[in-house]
Amino acid sequence: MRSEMNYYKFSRDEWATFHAHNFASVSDAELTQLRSLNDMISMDDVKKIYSPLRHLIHIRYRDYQQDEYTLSQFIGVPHHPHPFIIGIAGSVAVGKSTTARLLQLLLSRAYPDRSVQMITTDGFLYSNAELERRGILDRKGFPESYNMDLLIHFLNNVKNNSGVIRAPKYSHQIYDIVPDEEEVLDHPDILIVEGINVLQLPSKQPIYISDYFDFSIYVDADPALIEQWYLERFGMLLDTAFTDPTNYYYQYAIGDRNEAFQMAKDVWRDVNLKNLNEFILPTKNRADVILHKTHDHLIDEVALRKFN
Ligand SMILES: Nc1ncnc2c1ncn2[C@@H]1O[C@H](COP(=O)(O)OP(=O)(O)O)[C@@H](O)[C@H]1O
Ligand SMILES: CC(C)(COP(=O)(O)O)[C@@H](O)C(=O)NCCC(=O)O
Repeated sequence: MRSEMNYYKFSRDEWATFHAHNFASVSDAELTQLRSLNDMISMDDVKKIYSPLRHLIHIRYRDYQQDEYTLSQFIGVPHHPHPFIIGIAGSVAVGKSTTARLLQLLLSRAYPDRSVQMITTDGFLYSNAELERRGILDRKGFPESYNMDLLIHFLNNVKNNSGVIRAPKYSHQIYDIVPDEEEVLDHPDILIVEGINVLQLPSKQPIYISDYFDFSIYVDADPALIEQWYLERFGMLLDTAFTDPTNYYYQYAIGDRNEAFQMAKDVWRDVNLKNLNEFILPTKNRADVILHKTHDHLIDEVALRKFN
């Protein structure tokens, strides 16, 4: 273990030893289910990294519920639990949504009588039409491209158990907000929120979105690797767009493949890498846990925040 400023840093093998004696590690049945979620996910990562991570979240969730109970006793009101919210931050294409889906599944299995739901902040991007109206279509993903007021109100409603809660829906396939469709949350006990901006501190609002998070994770990797994953995902989006003229990638899918990849490389360099360096990486040291990935998405180091 290395101790650095406000983080303990553990190698993959050190972290893997933090499995619990009183908390089930990931079972074979779960592994089978996870394989069908994304057959690229390393099952060794699930056992060595995600099993201890689930245990840590279990400890934090238990403490959170206890703290809420203690506070309600102190102010003399009945205890109504509020959802436990987990934020997952990191670059475009680093694997946030894959991590979020993996955790959702693992936590659902750990708490069969609780509702574990997930949402991405992509839905809080302004629509392409609105980005164009504001003259910032080439700034998609940057702080000003999100409706942060709406995101804060949404999180506030979730935290305060405001019933069925709706949010706009984003689609990578149409590269825009989907008209007439919504994401619906229905009384989650645990909510996972993933997005590039979840640990950002917007300058105008009196409340930070991170104020609503009870546990946070930053997924980290060398930008050269993330570019490779971005391009691989771009290739997959092209492969599925051939037959669908409504797909944003259709025009690239039926055109010259080399030119399409050149365009994607330019977008990575001019938009997503810039956003990573200027606005996403500076939020890394706010996370409770930093998962560092290397080749093939394998997690080689885990950093754990020392102080809350
Ligand atoms: N653990 C993993 N193992 C294998 N491939 C992964 C893993 N995590 C992400 N990927 C792949 O990397 C790409 C980016 O992942 P994604 O979850 O879409 O990233 P993000 O939500 O951060 O944009 C996708 O093609 C995804 O399938
Ligand atoms: C919608 C996004 C901001 C969010 O990215 P995600 O974390 O879902 O990969 C991103 O995928 C994006 O569209 N960026 C703008 C530049 C581009 O890649 O086209």
